[in-house]
Amino acid sequence: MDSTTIEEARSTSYIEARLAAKDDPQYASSNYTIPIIDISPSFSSSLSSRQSVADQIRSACTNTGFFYITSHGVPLSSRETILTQAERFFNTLSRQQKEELHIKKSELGLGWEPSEYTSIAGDVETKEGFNFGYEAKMDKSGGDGKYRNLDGSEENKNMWPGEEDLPGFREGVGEYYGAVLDLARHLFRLFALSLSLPETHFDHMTTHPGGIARLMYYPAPKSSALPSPPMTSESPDAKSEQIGLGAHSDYECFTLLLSSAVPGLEILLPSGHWHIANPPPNSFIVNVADFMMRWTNGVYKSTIHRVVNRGRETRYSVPFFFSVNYDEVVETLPTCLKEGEKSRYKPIRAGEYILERLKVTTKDGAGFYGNEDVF
Ligand SMILES: O=C(O)CCC(=O)C(=O)O
Ligand SMILES: [Fe+2]
Repeated sequence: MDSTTIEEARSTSYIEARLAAKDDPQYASSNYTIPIIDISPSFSSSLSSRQSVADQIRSACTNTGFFYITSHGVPLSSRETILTQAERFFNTLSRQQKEELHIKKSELGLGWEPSEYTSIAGDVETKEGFNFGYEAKMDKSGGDGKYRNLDGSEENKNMWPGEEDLPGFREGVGEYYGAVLDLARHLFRLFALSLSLPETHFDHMTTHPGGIARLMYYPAPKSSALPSPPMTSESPDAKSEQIGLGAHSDYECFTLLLSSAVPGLEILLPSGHWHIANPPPNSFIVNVADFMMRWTNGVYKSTIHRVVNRGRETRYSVPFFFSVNYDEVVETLPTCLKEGEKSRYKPIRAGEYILERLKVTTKDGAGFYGNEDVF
């Protein structure tokens, strides 16, 4: 693995700078709202209709990097199914059945992630997760037959619960993955248009794309630790023991996040305030991630966010981290550099960068495989 990729993936300077920044008065109040973009015109055969959606995406991405999309075409039944499967996974499987799928058996951070095993920012996190990656058979395009995993191996490394333990799980989860992957490819074209690139600019980079989906479980805090629910969209301070998932940016192109009705996602505004996301019904939350920031030389913002469950019910969510093919190199687009301007980011290899970032979430930074004693 090349040293630039490792160095860049392990650098914490970006996140530290964003956490420390408190100087943009535009975002000082809790009046900020995340834009809602109705993407139905983007399915039109008219380029100007598609461009009008792309323009709204550009505005959101240059602002805070978060937006909600509605009329996206992912059926309600698929969205309900995946949230139900998440609930079944965490509540029906025994500890021992989950142990069989433990992330420590994976070289790639796939499988069941108990709350104590990984931590993004060193906080004690309350979350549990179940991670799974791309399989050509979940891709409606069928892929290009060239799928390579993060380490270049041909074989898929997903760990699935047995059909007898959770009947229908794999099918429901696979169907959702296919639908959300289609949506991600569609959005990627809009991102291309938003950057004044040909609509198909990124298409060849997503023929066997990286894309980890995560089922997430955030238990309600114990009543003694229950933080008072916020009265506004601005979040009160969270004590570290209440953190569901620590402050971080996502690593890939962008994330499509589906969640149950229980709130919890908080995004860091440039003023230093945490804003509580409140997605409209039937929407996805979309956020720019690091690859998009690197391609655009920082014009598109990969925004820091975290999860704090302040309620009395369990929160379930399903982020889908959409990446280019893991063997692609991500480097600043020449069209995003003004004359004479230099790139702020070095070129990196997609899959290796993601794997390094994931490894850092284990306490000693050594990765998952055989790593029994991380905490
Ligand atoms: O669960 C959520 O709402 C967000 C999850 C998230 O940010 C992540 O897994 O990167
Ligand atoms: Fe995230």
